[in-house]
Amino acid sequence: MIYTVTLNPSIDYVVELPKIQMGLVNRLEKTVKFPGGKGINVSRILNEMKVENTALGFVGGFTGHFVTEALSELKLNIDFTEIADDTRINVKIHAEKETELNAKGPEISVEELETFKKTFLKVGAKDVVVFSGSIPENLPQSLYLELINMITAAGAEFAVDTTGEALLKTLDKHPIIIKPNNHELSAIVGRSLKSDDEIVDAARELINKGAQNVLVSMASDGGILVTKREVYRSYAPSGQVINSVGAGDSMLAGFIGEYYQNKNVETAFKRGLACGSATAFSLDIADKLMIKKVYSEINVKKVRSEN
Ligand SMILES: Nc1ncnc2c1ncn2[C@@H]1O[C@H](COP(=O)(O)OP(=O)(O)O)[C@@H](O)[C@H]1O
Ligand SMILES: O=P(O)(O)OC[C@H]1O[C@](O)(COP(=O)(O)O)[C@@H](O)[C@@H]1O
Repeated sequence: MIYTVTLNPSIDYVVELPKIQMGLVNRLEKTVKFPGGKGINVSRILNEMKVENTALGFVGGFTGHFVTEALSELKLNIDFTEIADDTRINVKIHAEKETELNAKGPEISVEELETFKKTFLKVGAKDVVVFSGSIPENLPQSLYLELINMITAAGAEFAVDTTGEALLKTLDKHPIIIKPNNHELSAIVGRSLKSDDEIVDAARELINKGAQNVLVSMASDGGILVTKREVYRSYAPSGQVINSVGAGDSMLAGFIGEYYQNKNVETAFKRGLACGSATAFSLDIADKLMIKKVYSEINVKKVRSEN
């Protein structure tokens, strides 16, 4: 079983208008709401891939009700912890450029956190847990680490998609995969990364700190996978970008879903790339038909091998 963890889910409220005029009333041409949050998006893609999974996290209030209802309609397995405060609403503006307004999110009480931790007691050997997204401000920033210690003691493995210290703290626990985008990777190593070689060197630093694989996503430039011995490169297929929110989560889901089934990093990379671009080419998170179509257009090249 794969478990996904979304500590701070959201309603992603996508609004479309030709141009934003600051200081004036702006009329929206189109609005649409989706259940959002990084782990939830991972679960949605895993469902499209028919990989058994359960989404864990916190939901509360009328917004939390929307999220659980929408996910139940999509037939997702969920085991969320109910909280008193409202789940956040993140606004995704599609105007001249894509702009995101991500809210801080609800406060979580000590009792709610304790209830949530108990949902991890069922994680066992052979399970994989995907920790995605930011840790809400009022929770200990070491929470991922605490949960990782719990699940690895039970024999499970894990993947992480977060940034900064919260990510760095997990590396010596040997995540199967981490997925920074090129900007996040640059912030982690503290220097600008212009060429593929510079990206590979930076990813290699994180491998040396303990990550098993580093998947660097690069939006329309595709991605680079650095493993202990190999480097793979792929460019993104061209297509009409409709909504790239969730493309990174979809990429991680594709990788982990495939890897969980066959332990092959190259095909996992290819599946990840297909899921990422398929979501960028869709209004919502991609469905299996779009993933299949994009998969046939992905080419992965092994660019380095140290066998
Ligand atoms: N404009 C795009 N065209 C084609 N593929 C894309 C586009 N944006 C994202 N993707 C695909 O999705 C992956 C993840 O997107 P990215 O924006 O890098 O992640 P994140 O959302 O985490 O920043 C990319 O590596 C690429 O494969
Ligand atoms: O937890 P964070 O870092 O605030 O991110 C939450 C947001 O990220 C998303 O999961 C999308 O993430 P990506 O575009 O990076 O894949 C949205 O659904 C959500 O609104």
